[in-house]
Amino acid sequence: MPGDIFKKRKIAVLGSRSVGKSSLVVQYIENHFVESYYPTIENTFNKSIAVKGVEYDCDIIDTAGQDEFSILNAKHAIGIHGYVLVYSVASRTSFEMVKIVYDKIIDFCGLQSVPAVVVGSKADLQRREVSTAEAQELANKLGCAFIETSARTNLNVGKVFELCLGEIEKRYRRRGAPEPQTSGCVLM
Ligand SMILES: Nc1nc2c(ncn2[C@@H]2O[C@H](COP(=O)(O)OP(=O)(O)OP(=O)(O)O)[C@@H](O)[C@H]2O)c(=O)[nH]1
Repeated sequence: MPGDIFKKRKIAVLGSRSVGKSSLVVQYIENHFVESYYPTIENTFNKSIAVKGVEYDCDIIDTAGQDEFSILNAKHAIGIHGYVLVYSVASRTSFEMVKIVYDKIIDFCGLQSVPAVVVGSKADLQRREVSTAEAQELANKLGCAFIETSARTNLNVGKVFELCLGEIEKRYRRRGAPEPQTSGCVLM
């Protein structure tokens, strides 16, 4: 079917401030590492991604960092197919934000789960506050994929988005729905 060859997907990249969301996206889209830190307001990037013979037309939304008090922006819930939830392996606080953000998404969407990847960024840093094992455990608990990356060394950067697309596919195959339109949220 032609619809299976070119699928539109919207992926939101969320997580605490300064964990490396923009660096991850820029490394993926533009193949370079951003050394300096400029807080993001919001940027949307477009990329065609081929996974297992299927071509995806992806909008990747790089968001402003969240904290426990920020209210989830409706734009980051409605019409989003999958989520990339980033923490830094060198920041326990940012790791704790992953669950908080995930819970906000499912509350907002009124769903029990959403397709998502938990991403441990800055894996090149020696100073760690979060082990691989405990992050994997959290991802398992949330029913998400998990990967550690470094935008600096370009470790696993492409895999983040392939995993996210895989999670989206799994979810909708399980539900038996032919093609996801949104993450199931209702605009009220
Ligand atoms: N060592 C190391 N530093 C990184 C890596 N990724 C990002 N950084 C640095 O971390 C800082 C913050 O990176 P950003 O990509 O701007 O972080 P962000 O999450 O988009 O920040 P907000 O826009 O505030 O949400 C920058 O100084 C980056 O150079 C990485 O993989 N390794």
